[in-house]
Order: sequence, then structure tokens, then C-alpha cells
Amino acid sequence: MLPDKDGSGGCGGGQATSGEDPSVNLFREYLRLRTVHPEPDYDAALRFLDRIAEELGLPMKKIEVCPGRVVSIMTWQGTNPALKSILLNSHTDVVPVYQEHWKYDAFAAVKDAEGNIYARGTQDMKCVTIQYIQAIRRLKAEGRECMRTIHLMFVPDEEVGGHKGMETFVKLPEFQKLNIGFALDEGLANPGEAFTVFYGERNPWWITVHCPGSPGHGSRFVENTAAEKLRSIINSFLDFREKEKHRLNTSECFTLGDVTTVNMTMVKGGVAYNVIPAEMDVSFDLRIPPTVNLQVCFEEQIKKWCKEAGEGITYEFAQKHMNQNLTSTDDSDPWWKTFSTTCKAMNMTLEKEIFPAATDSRFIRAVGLPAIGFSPMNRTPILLHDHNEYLNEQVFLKGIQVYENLVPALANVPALPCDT
Ligand SMILES: CSCC[C@H](NC(C)=O)C(=O)O
Ligand SMILES: [Zn+2]
Ligand SMILES: [Zn+2]
Repeated sequence: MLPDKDGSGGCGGGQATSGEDPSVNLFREYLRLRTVHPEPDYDAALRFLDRIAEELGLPMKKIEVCPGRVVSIMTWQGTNPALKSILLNSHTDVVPVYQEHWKYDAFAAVKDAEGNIYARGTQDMKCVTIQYIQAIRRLKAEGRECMRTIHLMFVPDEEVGGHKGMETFVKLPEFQKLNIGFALDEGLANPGEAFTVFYGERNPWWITVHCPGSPGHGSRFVENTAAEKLRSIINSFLDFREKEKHRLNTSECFTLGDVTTVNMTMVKGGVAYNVIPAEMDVSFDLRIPPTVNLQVCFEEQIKKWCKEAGEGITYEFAQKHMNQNLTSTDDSDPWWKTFSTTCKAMNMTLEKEIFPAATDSRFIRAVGLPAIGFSPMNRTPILLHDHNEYLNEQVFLKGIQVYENLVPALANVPALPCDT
């Protein structure tokens, strides 16, 4: 059987494919919206979400947190709205593609003979958005009610750091008013049988080190050059990188989230072959586990490396996330207990990890709220941000059932001390 190339099943572009599950059809429709950086079509996403809110019969609030950057929230009120609410968060933007490396058009949502749906956002995280929506649709259709209010939140700009999205929104009174007690946000696929859940994240530090030096003619042995300092800085950072890589590779119980990664990502400097430059800059992407003492140990280490490299070296941060809050995964925690026992009842095995990169969960945790990163995709290679990102339709459909159980379980957690 040939792949369903245009996703239309031969009934005209964008129309329902005959015999296809309506949830899969809705997922593919959402994947075709080009909410891709650097110019995401957020208006298309907002029109789509408006329609969904109307179908679900849920009120929709829109808050323009920055010009052209709208957070939208659908709310299903609980029978006891005084209790803390449940947040189901997802971002609407996706990262760009190298189309020439894709098997199919990355925004056509082609489904192949195995039921694999190919599109940017299949894993990150348009799947989760539609799974939340379809789970709520089914619960409402069954006439179910929950004690706690449930908010479905759709945020822009997660993929570019969240400054004009969640980072700003959590500081607004509109966020406070949502009265959130517990949040779910994105996780990662798991290639095995188990499902991965994230209870914390590494702190992203993006640093540029400026190395000034004496200029001069390229034919001479000039003292105190920028390049000599740059070499020392690069050696210090990359020697540390080797140590951390070794630590990861020699410890069976470590995952990427448990060690610090260092990557040299940009180098700048120089004007001509025969002019010794007056400054050279180097930038690094560091990801630091929440167990590391950031200020006392880590920044002091960087200062030491700069001092050792020579005179006049300075550095600046483009990202320096300092909050190290973790979400409890102790059985004494009622949110975690409910999350884990509900998954167990569905025969799901959970693997607890620190998220290696940065998601909007870090802003939710930073304001003191518990958040679990979870995208219910097992038996799936991790393909977020990669070429040929795909998700199998059966795995996607199973995820809806998972939320159909998980969401009411969380929204019916009895009153807690935090509720008063
Ligand atoms: C530090 S802001 C950038 C956010 C981005 N998130 C992901 C999931 O790729 C990252 O970790 O690089
Ligand atoms: Zn994401
Ligand atoms: Zn992403």
C-alpha cells in the first residue's frame, strides 16, 4: 500500500481519510498548521483551538503576553472549583526542518503503510495537545465530572526559550488566578516498553567568553594574544566535557540528565590572515544537573578557568537558569502517588529521569508548582528536532486512553493541605 501522501485519502486536501480514527484525523490536521519557527503561523493555531473549544463546549481565555504572542486556555470547571486545578500544558510552536532530508513533506502529515505519521511536531508536542483534547472530549461525552477544574493551556514560543510565552505568563496575575495545584507538560519518547517521566530539568547556561589580546602583524611572535587565551579556555571547558562524558559512560545508573554536558557552539574573531586579532570569543552550551551547586561550585570554576587563561578575560550569559526545583516522586506525595498508581493500573512501567534539555516545565517549577514532563510514547525512537520525526498512530491512540484515565484521577485527588 502506498503512503497516504496528501493526507486526504483521495477525498480532497485536508478532508477526513475514510476509515481513519477521527482522533488521528484531527492530529494530522493540526500537524499541517505551519507553526514553525522563525515565523510560526500562530493565527492558524488559534483558529484551530477556537474551533475545538466550541466543539468541546469549553470557555476559552486568551492572554496576549507579548505582542503577537497569545496564551490560550480552555477551562473545564470542576464540581469543587475552590480546589487547586490541574494544568495540561502544551506548546503550539515547532522547530524548523531541513526538508531535503525528509522522506515526505514535513507539514503534510503523511501516514505510511505501517501507520507511522511523519511531520514536524508529531512527537514535540502536537501529539500531546491532541491527546489532551480527545481525552477531555471522551470524558465529557461520557458525562463524567471531576472535582478539580482542568485547564488546557496552549503556549507560544517554547522552542525559542519561552521568554515571550510561559516565562512571562507565570508572572502575570492571570496565571495566579488559574489556581494550579499540579501540572503536566511534555516529556520524551521511549524506544522500549517503558514510559519516561521527568521530575526535573538540567539548568541551561549559555555563556560567551571574551578573550582580549595584543594585536600585531601575523608574521611575529606577539605576546599575550587572544588566541592563546582562547585555547586555554577551550581546553578547560572541553577537558571538563571529557570527564563528564566518562562519568556518564562508566556509570550504569546515570542518564544524560545526571551529568553536565558542555558543547562549544560558536567561535568568533579575526579580520584578516595577517592581523593578530584584538579579541576572540567562544560560546558554550552547558546543561547542569539540579544536584550541582550552581553559584558556589560551578560559576567559581568558570571564574578560575578564566583567570588561569590570562589577563582581561570576561564572560556573559545569554541563558543562566538558576532554579533547581524538583517535583516530588515520593509515594507520600498525593499527586505522584495518583499519577504512578494510575499508570501502574494500566500496566505501564515508568522510568523517572531528569530532562536533559529545557522545557516550559522549568518556569512552572520555578514558581513552586509540581510539574511532570510526560509524553505517552513508548516503543518509539526519540526523534524530536530530528529529520523524519514520526509517531505511530496506534501509539498516539493509546496515549489518549492514558490521559482518559490519568486526567480524572488527578482531577479527583481529594482535598489536600495545599487546597486551603
Ligand atoms: C534554553 S531555552 C531553549 C529550549 C530548548 N528546548 C528543547 C526541548 O529543545 C533547549 O533545551 O535548547
Ligand atoms: Zn517541545
Ligand atoms: Zn522542542
